[in-house]
Amino acid sequence: MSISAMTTGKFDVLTGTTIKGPGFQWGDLYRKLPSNVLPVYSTDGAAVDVPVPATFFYLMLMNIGVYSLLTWYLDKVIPDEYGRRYAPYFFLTPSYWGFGGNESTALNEFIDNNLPLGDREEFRVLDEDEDVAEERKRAFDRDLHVPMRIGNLRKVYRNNWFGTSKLDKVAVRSLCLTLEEGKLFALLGQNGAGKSTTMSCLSGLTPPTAGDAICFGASVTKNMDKIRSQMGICPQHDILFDSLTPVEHIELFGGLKNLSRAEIKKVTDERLEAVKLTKVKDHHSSTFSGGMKRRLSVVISTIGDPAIVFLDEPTTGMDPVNRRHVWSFLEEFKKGRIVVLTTHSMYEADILGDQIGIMVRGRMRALGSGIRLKNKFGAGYQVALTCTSSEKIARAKALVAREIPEAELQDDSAGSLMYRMPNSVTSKIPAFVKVLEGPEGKAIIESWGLSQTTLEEVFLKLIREATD
Ligand SMILES: Nc1ncnc2c1ncn2[C@@H]1O[C@H](COP(=O)(O)OP(=O)(O)OP(=O)(O)O)[C@@H](O)[C@H]1O
Repeated sequence: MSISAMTTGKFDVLTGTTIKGPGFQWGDLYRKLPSNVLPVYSTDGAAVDVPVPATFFYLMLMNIGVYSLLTWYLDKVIPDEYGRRYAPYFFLTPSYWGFGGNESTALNEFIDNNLPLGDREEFRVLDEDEDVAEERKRAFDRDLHVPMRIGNLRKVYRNNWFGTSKLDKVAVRSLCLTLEEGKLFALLGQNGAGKSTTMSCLSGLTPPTAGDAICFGASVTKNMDKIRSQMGICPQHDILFDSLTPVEHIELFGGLKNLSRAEIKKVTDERLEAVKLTKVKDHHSSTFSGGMKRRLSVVISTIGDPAIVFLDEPTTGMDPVNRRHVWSFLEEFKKGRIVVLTTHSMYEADILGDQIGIMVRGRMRALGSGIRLKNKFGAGYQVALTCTSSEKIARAKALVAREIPEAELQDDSAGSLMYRMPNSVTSKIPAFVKVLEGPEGKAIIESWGLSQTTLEEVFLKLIREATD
């Protein structure tokens, strides 16, 4: 008979639910039951000495303790979809209990455990872009001082529990990255590129299959609890309560983060105003449009002034005016913090991102500032010239041929000339502009315009290359 059944059975009897009697009093806890109340006999017919009721209470308390411990342990070792999987011996490791080493020990452990993964077949990346490869080295550079590093992060969604299969989905391949304070990192990619999975692994929502990230000296796979207190998340889907107002949401999440009344009021006054939600601060969120809900989610992610904030497509569904308010807010908010943002808007990435990463099929394909990416992967500059006569057109052609022989004439129709210039001539452009705007240019050219390759063109080019 299990301990549980025995204790509940005896408890039933003793509390008088199965026998008629005066009922069970607290005073009876340590008193033996009179032998005429439910006598108990062994199989050979001898009367059994029933222990005092308190014994059964203690057994039940022990049951609660054992089952609670078992639930806690199994929850760590066999987590659900969004839980973090700990090693079976996790409770023996000092790091789990918040001991065991300072930042440099954690960094050494991170490098020693994750750098060797790069030698394994499934982590090897062929034809890696030089900037991405350089970043891979930086992620494991012991002398570099950065608040966050990601090392050989890999996430595979298994098709079944019993091992690998061809149907497994490798959502993130072998991601290495360093993130700096005061900078916003914009992650770009098509649907299914692995952006949200990366965010989920870094924010502890889902455990990586391999690899790790270290944030302010704490490992994402070993010490997430330490990081969580310094982290804010705006998930892709709003997690709001229909019957709460923005103020109540801030009070709720502020309370969970132990904010004082004054701090909660500050967030309410300043941040709701920054994203233009002050007028509706006392309206239920069920009455909000998609864009308003996103703005509230962005504010919620900043509660408690976290040192690192993950924003998964924060401006989806926002009109251009309100999007700009959020951009201004983030520009200000990123100071002294790490902000990681995913977006489908090239324009947003170009404007907000100090660093931009382009992910294709779980792999980081390109990395750098917007200007760097455009110069490196873009087709260059486009110059459009308008002239009023065929004689002027001929002189304009001669002028361009003299100043920038690399310029390639793409279109010559109806008085306008369209040139494409490679990025290699970037340094010559100021001189070229000077000529166009000087007496020589003015004599022949009616108007002119210069435009650089957009980030969108870069993005499309990288996607095309990866899928060819
Ligand atoms: N829970 C899951 N189980 C199985 N496969 C998943 C799971 N979550 C994501 N995937 C797969 O992993 C890949 C990466 O998905 P992820 O959501 O990270 O992409 P994303 O770049 O964020 O896309 P989007 O821009 O649409 O949000 C996709 O192919 C997706 O189908």
